[in-house]
Amino acid sequence: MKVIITADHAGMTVRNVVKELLEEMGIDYEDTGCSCESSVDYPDYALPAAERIANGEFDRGIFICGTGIGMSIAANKVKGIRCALTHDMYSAKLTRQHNDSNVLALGERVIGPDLAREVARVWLETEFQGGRHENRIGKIGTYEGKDA
Ligand SMILES: O=C(CO)[C@H](O)[C@H](O)[C@H](O)COP(=O)(O)O
Repeated sequence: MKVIITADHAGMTVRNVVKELLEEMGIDYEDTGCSCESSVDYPDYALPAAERIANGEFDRGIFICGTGIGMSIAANKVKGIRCALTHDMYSAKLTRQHNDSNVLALGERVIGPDLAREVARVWLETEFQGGRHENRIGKIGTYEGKDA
């Protein structure tokens, strides 16, 4: 699995924690997040990263901002992206099993780094269940004019 991780200025601490997790799990990743503490605009990071997942260069992404909301709104504008803003372990598991989410959005100002790390770990480890869920995400793909 290849993962792209990105963050704005409000997500840098969780970004570093998630990078440590990816290294521990032996997962190949690229970090395209901002490199400074000054204010940046989350669409400038979410949209290019989401496009690189949609075009097949990466399998999944983890996008971090203050609430996770801006990143998730922007990512979900890209065809083929199913971004889940998730701050608990149950949702992290279910959004992989049922939604086959290919982007996890996290909000550093909402959850602490320890919980963010565990949410990311569950999300990375959990497989899509397929079956009835395949048909459902297929309908989303049909709506947006692209296979899910
Ligand atoms: O889009 C967001 C809000 O839903 C993100 O959390 C941003 O990180 C946030 O807006 C940044 O806020 P700031 O006041 O410009 O640091």
